[in-house]
Amino acid sequence: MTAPQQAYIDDFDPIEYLQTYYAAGEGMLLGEWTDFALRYLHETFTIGGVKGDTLLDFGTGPSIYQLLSACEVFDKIIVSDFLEQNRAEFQKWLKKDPDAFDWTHIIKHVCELEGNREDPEKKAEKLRNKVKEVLKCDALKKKPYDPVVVPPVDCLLSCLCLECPCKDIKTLCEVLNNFQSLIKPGGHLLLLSGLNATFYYVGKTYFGALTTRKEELEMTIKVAGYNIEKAVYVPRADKSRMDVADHDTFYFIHARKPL
Ligand SMILES: C[S@@+](CC[C@H](N)C(=O)[O-])C[C@H]1O[C@@H](n2cnc3c(N)ncnc32)[C@H](O)[C@@H]1O
Repeated sequence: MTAPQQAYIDDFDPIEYLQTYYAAGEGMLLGEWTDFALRYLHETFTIGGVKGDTLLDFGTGPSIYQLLSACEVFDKIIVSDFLEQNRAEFQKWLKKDPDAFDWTHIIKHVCELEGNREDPEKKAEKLRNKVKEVLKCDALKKKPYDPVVVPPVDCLLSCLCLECPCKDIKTLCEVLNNFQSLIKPGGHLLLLSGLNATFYYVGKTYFGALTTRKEELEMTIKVAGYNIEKAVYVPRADKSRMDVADHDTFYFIHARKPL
């Protein structure tokens, strides 16, 4: 176990994470990031035509926002994270624990994107019913779910995750290459995160981040064996909280494993 990974185990507090980044009215990822991620995920799973039997979310953390559109078009969702405390926090939401984080503001946002066909409570129930497994994963293992065997999925999604465990671009390439065995031929890889980051804070705890740059990132995805279908980059406009997390651009990449 590398020191940064041990720091995750010891110091990553899911409640502080949710409070800092997603709390209604104050979370620093509300607005620019959530607008961006929710919009492109909504489009991907509607007009983009991405759908199927199973979606695997890699590095879910304690978060649910990234799954709200997916639950409309996949029969089964598998969520996964490196940390026990994150999986436990996700389970709290799944089991409607009264102490679970309140995602209502985000759920409402996705309902609006979907034309308010459904009320937020029904939407949350739909997602809960689609989440069939909450697994441990480790990006730095050749088989990230070992000893659990996950049959290849139609779509692997990962948000704000891979810059955390990967110390350099070579490691990111290996991780993406290892993901090939988790995806069906022709299946989808959706990566959403920030460019040019070096760190982010959870409460007072500092976590380093791999600095990804546009050209290098796209090259890495290609070298790892995928075809890029779509890549969107949006500069971060609000720079007021660069001391909390210093990414300067948001990215969405839709790639496919060749047939
Ligand atoms: C910034 S959080 C993102 C969480 C969530 N996807 C989101 O968008 O809010 C980074 C996540 O990476 C996870 N992580 C750290 N090291 C990892 C590893 N070796 N394998 C898989 N996930 C890891 C952390 O546990 C944490 O949940």
